[in-house]
Amino acid sequence: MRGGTALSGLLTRVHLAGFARLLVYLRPYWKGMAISVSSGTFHHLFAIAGMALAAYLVGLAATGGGREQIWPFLPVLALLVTLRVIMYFTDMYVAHEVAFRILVEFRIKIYQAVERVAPAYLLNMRSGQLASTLMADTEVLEWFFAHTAGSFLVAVLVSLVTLVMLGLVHWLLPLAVLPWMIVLFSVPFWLRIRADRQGRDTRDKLAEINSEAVDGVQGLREIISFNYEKGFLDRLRLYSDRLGHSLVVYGKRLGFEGAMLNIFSSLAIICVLGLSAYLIVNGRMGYSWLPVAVILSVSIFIPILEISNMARNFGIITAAVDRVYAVMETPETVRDSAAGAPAAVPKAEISFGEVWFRYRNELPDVLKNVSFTVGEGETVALVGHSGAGKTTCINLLQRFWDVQRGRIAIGGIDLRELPLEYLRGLITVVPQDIYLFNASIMENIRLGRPEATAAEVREAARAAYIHEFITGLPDGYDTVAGERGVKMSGGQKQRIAIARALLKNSPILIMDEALSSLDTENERLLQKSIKNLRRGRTTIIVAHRLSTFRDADKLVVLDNGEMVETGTHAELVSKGGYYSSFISSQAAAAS
Ligand SMILES: Nc1ncnc2c1ncn2[C@@H]1O[C@H](COP(=O)(O)OP(=O)(O)OP(=O)(O)O)[C@@H](O)[C@H]1O
Repeated sequence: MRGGTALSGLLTRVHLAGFARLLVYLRPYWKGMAISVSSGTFHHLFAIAGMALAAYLVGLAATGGGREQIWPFLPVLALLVTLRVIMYFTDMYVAHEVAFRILVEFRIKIYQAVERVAPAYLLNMRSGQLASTLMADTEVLEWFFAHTAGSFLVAVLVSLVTLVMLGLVHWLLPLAVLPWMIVLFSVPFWLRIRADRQGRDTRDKLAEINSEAVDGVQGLREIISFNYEKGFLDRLRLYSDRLGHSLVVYGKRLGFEGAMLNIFSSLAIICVLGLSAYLIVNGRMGYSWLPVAVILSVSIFIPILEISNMARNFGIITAAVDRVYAVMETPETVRDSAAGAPAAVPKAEISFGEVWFRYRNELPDVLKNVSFTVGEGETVALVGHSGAGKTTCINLLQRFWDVQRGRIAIGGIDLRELPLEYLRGLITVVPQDIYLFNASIMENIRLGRPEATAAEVREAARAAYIHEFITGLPDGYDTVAGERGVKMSGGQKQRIAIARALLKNSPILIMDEALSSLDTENERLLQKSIKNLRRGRTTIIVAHRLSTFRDADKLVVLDNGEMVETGTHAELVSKGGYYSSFISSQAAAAS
């Protein structure tokens, strides 16, 4: 029992801490919140006053009151209804406006958090889960900001004022209602531990099914070509069933809570009716006040039921808050602790010195004592079988992770001593999979340097041998690229990426060579554009093609995380060691 109490206490603290963190976001919007809470309170109070007045008039008519007694109240009734409508509109408008402004801030904060921890974090999280946090969980927070935070205060104020109004009818009546109010208010809190668990469970299951759906869309091509539709649908069905089960459990508890709330509020109204009857029989209350007492006692419970309904959803809200904060509070993979940019731009010379690296402590080393240098303006190709550690080298050069031992330096300066933004400004990456945004081709290339003029963008496109292709499109540079835009071949996309890189004009270039081969014309144009891009830059290429090996000034051959050989293609072939058998095996595999 004591354990249960301690657990419940702990959960309450966690709960409150979660909500307190959310309330901080309301602070800048306190004026909007104040307007929303007062209009919400008056909206309810005008409604209750209108109903009480109508009930009083019915009571008056039933006990023989004449027209001349009733008529004067009708304009008051009309005024109350009009005021109620105005207040309702103000409340809805302001509460939603505040909620959406906060949500925009939240989404931006989550994106910034993701950017801060990317890509290490993204590699460990399914994109559907992230989408779920970004969209669905943030949407749940809208519920909190627009319908919970202010409404809670409104409901408390309205029930208290209505209780006072009931007391004005007869001072004994509030006593018949108060105990039930307390019981009713506490129902969702008794069931809260279960609500929390179930809320978390439904959100997790929802995130799971979102991940599956995103997987299904992203991997649609593979699903179709491998005839995996049935298998995939079975998986989707399994996850849907799991979500369904979780929702049924959640629904059962909601139903149980709802039933309890209705029973208690009905009992309270019966008590008021009984007490009123007793007071009327004893001549201590006028008969015409009976309908007013009933209406007021019903009205007290409307906001309390609203609060209870909100509290029933606290489980889902807390789960969403937890997930949003989990993203926002994920620690950075690397610390940007450099004091400032170096006084002079470092020489574009890269050195790996006795580098040891593993992705996580519990995993094996993927780079073991790797040392090599890339001189200024030189091109070095990283060569090796899949999993040898080539991509890891370029990830470390961009400082997505930090090395565990040894050092990587640019111009003799350890990467950890350079501010991250400065470091990433020194380096341009041309990846294997080029992502084009749903924007014009002009904007897609301009990503390389946002302030570039249209003439500079065209110049870069010319040097990347993609200008003619672009001008041949119906809308030229204004043609929309990306998912919803014009379809481009792999080679064309790569040349767009090269134009981007040319525009960025950084001294160091990292290229992850595409594995797929292109048709002769595309390949020729690509090689020419790469030549333009490499000119004068220090380049590291994750290389897969013999032509690239031959062209490079130096090869760094990796095997299972170790550097086994280094030298030019010709030197290594004549040596007849690891590299020469590597290229023979590549050639054999290709033929
Ligand atoms: N994010 C990660 N977390 C854990 N291990 C990883 C991660 N990324 C890569 N590895 C592991 O590190 C090793 C080196 O991988 P890396 O991607 O650097 O090889 P690679 O030579 O670039 O291979 P490929 O040519 O197939 O891209 C592999 O064993 C791989 O499984």
